[in-house]
Amino acid sequence: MAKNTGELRIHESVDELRTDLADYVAELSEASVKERGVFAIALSGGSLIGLMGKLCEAPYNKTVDWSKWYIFWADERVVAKNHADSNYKLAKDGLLSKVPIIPSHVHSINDSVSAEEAADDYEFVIRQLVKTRVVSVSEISDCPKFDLILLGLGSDGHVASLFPNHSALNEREEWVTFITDSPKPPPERITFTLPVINSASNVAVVVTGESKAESVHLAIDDVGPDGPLIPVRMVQPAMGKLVWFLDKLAASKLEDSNLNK
Ligand SMILES: O=C(O)[C@H](O)[C@@H](O)[C@H](O)[C@H](O)COP(=O)(O)O
Repeated sequence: MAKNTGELRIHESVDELRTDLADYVAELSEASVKERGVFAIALSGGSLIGLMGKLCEAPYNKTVDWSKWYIFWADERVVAKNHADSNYKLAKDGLLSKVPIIPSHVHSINDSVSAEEAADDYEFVIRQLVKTRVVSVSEISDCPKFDLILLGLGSDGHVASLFPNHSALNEREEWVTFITDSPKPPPERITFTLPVINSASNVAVVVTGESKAESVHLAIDDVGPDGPLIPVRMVQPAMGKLVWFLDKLAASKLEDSNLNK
């Protein structure tokens, strides 16, 4: 099956990428609110939140209908919400506290239980929100269909908390699973599974820096049948659109055939 490499948006600078990302998210938000009255977006951690910063500025802070946003996490560390390692804290400090999101629309994990219980609890919450259609349902499975899932990319090719050669990559029934041995600290995390990521209406992978160039190459270029199947290469939205936001450094190892698409 031909690999869906998605749309590549390669930018000369990180600042140019940040503007394009803000435009993209704002446009998807407007379309989703117009179509179904809400915008269900799932965030990752890491540098992504800083790269979304322009959404807190004019014109986006005024033009986006923030009251219709419902916030989720594609992965989260199982730490207290006020812990420096919390993706909730990262997003709250960097975005959610700067725009008029409705607090009850922010769905973070239960941080006072085990990783396994947090994953089960988070899946239960999402199932409830699928029932009320805050989150849509995939046309080809019973998976939740988020309007947008934003992913970062590790230098090892991980997305969310789906790491290379980890059994979590093979989970096809659960929507949210947990790991207790993350190679990237902290060790305990919950994460969307691939079926949920691949059911989204839109998936964006946002990557900057030379350290990610090899992963970007292995994700997008034709690496042959024996090439390493890094987790991000398994992000293949079944019905949704995949978009890559790359700065020139992250795109620096892409083959010309993909650079000139
Ligand atoms: O919780 C996490 O650790 C993230 O969700 C993780 O998947 C992150 O997006 C990548 O590790 C890239 O992080 P950087 O962009 O900061 O390198």
